[in-house]
Amino acid sequence: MAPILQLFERKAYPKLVEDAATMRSIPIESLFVDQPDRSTTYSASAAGLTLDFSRQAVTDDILTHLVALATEAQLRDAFAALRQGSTVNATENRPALHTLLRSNSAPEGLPNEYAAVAETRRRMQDWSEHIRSGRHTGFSGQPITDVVNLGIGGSDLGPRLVNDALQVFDGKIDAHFVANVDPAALQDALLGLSPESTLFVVCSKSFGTEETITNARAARSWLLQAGAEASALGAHFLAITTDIQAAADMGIPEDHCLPLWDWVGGRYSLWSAIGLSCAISLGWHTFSELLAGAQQMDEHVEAAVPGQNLAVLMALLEVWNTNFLGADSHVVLPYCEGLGYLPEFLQQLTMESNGKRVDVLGRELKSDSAPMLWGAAGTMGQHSFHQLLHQGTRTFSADFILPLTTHTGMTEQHGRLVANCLAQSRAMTVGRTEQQCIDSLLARGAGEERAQALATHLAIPGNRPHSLITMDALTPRSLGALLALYEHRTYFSSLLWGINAFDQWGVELGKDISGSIYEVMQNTRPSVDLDTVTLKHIAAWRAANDRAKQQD
Ligand SMILES: O=P(O)(O)OC[C@H]1O[C@](O)(CO)[C@@H](O)[C@@H]1O
Repeated sequence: MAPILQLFERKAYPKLVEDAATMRSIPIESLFVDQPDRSTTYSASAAGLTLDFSRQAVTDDILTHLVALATEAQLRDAFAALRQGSTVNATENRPALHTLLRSNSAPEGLPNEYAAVAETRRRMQDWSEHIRSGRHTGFSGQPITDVVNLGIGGSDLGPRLVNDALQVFDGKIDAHFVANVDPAALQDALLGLSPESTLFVVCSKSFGTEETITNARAARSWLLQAGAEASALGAHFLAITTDIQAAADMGIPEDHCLPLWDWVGGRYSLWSAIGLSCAISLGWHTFSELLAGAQQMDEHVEAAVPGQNLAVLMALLEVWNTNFLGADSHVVLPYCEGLGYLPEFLQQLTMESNGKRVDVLGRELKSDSAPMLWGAAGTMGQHSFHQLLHQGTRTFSADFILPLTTHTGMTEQHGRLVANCLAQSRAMTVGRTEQQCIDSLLARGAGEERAQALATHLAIPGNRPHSLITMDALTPRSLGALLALYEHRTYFSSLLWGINAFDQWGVELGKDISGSIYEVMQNTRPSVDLDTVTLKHIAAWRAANDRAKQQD
């Protein structure tokens, strides 16, 4: 294994600092003068995806230095080690074997893990086909028409995204997703559903997550209130977890529980039985195509040289933009309605993985780790936050994601969508000078004085580094490949920063404090260790609820 180094300790670092200083005075657009075919040369393809990074602020020299960074960090060896089950998650002393979940053969040394994955996949297929055939019935003998996925974070975002993106491929059973502990989330999802034909898939790696367990209990009550006998509730639940006993304690029969393993990180678990709601709603063929697309990307990432390796390139660009060019956020702009949940999915994947302040050795980081990630499906964002992207003072990088065809048959609308995506990419590159604004205003009849006064308001600097990721169509395969690509980008960036992408200790403190506060609210714990602000708001909560009760 390569030694753990932070970015500033890498040999190519000083050279890249110099490169960045030079690049600050060179507009991206000007790079096309000497390299008119950048869009071909600064581009790489695999598994049905093409990454065009010609509008990133990179030159051949910079790429050489970035690739040196990847070579020094031994990214390809590290990827092979990840796939073979090395302990890449040091603080939890675990491997991270999400690639095994979509593999069709056992990596050396992992026959038992592979056998468990293959057996679970078989059971997922059985459940998916059994429920879709109408043979699985609820407490009154009615076939299941709706599945409700109860889970949060990695037990929600991936399945939610995939279900939304691939509905068109065979959404025979409706899937609904409830993550928040806010009762409105469950109530909204259950509106219009019949308890007799609704199945809950409780997804929780730990089976101890407050939101999920609270919602699962509420789902049980909903079924009981609808007349189900307690003994018949098992037919309405499946559970996906590492803790089968905890699921059994909630009354979920053992043969309704599918396993998960501690070597799968929550945010990397879509490919496991956590994807069962999708496999039920979209059908097994669609789900297995998703796995196949991801596996194709795994093969590419393991085999391709750094300069042609999509995940390596994206990690290098992330580090280049964040640590050398000073981007403080990364914007994800899918021009595809079906990818509306992609920014949220990537928020967890990248910010929970790489939002770290110490390296693997526990040393404080000397440079930034993951940028903040945000975004929305185009064109909606154009009518809200793109103003900041074009004229704001913040520095960011972006990924545009564009399927080149639509499944809808509505080619005119889709053509307009494509034109908008390409327009935003072009505007973010070339911008608009003050002189162009003045000329255009004068041509439209404005007086000289008004044209001069408005020019600075209309001018757009452009020069915003971004990539375009295109695919022929959004299919189960291209989606699988896209999500696997971002997973590997995330891992490679973590290696370049010297951090652990697979733990998430920062989320624990809030969970502990919330447990204590809830006990104080329920008067089952003294409030002595709570602060005055918290106590004031607990008192306000109590008073507001007393008033609400009196009004009932
Ligand atoms: O699947 P579980 O154990 O309910 O956890 C849900 C989510 O909670 C987290 O642990 C963060 O709180 C995520 O990493 C995880 O995806």
